[in-house]
Amino acid sequence: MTKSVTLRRPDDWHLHLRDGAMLAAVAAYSGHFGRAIIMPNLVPPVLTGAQAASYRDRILAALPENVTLRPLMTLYLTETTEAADLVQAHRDGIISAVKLYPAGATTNSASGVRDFAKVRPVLEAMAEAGIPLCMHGEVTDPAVDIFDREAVFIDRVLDPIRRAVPALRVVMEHITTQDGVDYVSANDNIGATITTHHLVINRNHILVGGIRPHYYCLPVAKRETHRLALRKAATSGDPRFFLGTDSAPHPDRAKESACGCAGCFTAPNTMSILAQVFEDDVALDKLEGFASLHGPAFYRMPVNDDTIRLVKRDTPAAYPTHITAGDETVTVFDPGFPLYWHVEDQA
Ligand SMILES: NC(=O)N[C@@H](CC(=O)O)C(=O)O
Ligand SMILES: [Zn+2]
Ligand SMILES: [Zn+2]
Repeated sequence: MTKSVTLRRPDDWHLHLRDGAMLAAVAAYSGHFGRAIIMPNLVPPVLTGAQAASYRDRILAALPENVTLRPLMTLYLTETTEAADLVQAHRDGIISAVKLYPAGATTNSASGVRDFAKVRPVLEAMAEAGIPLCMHGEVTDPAVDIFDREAVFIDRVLDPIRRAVPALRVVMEHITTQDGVDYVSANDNIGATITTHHLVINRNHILVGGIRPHYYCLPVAKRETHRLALRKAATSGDPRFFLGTDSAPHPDRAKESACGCAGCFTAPNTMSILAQVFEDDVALDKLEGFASLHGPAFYRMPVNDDTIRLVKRDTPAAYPTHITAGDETVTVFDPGFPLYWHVEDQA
């Protein structure tokens, strides 16, 4: 018997589309989504409303005619961001959120925040204007073990910020730990995105039998108990948890290197993988909440009008193992199991 599920069209609340040849190569792969929060960590980063508007135009130009993905833009918070500019960009409908990167925490985060006291006035203005803050939740203190950086961030940065500015609405991006799940579950005015890959891999996938650069991302995948905590949160129906793929394409040359960069490219097969994950956890009825309903509720936006259908067939769903971007190739995330769930667009 063919299994199928129909969902409100899903959204991706954390996506890297890059720019130039990479943007042109990857944009259409997110075409099943209604909207996507577009991360601003370009080189140089997206700092102003004008830059966000022109990046949005480049994204729209890169999308094929039949793709209706709506990019929701973000600004990259620095210690010199002016509150008034950011509030104006939000009021003008150019941006939907602001992104905080601790300086040095991840790819293209050098212009991020070092001294959190310096951005406090901006965070207060955001709380007042109802602009959500998306956070890359890892400390950068070299003394903190990389596997502990998310848990320590909660204590040292996230919780103090939330106490100082309680009305600020925060998204803890790409959570990877039980600690993240527990913190978000216990608080208000906070949501969390969970990526596709963190539901599938643990740290063994990166390190056992050789170093596997295509499973390296930040925050780095943790031990199995943490992966299971993420699976439980994603399939729980708790509206605080929603899909942000963090699909983050990099040229293979930059990943397969003595100092390989962080990011997994999951856009092409994300919905097929998620359907399998939720089926395995006997939670297919919870997939629509996670992928299509909880995110809009947090961002105070309507859900999408139309639907997609996921159909499990006897034949595997075909995905490229690599794509080409200009002169480069990019490896598509391999979940390590066959994908039989096909995505059928019903637009
Ligand atoms: N997640 C990653 O490993 N990489 C992201 C940055 C980020 O989201 O932290 C990227 O831009 O490549
Ligand atoms: Zn990040
Ligand atoms: Zn990201």
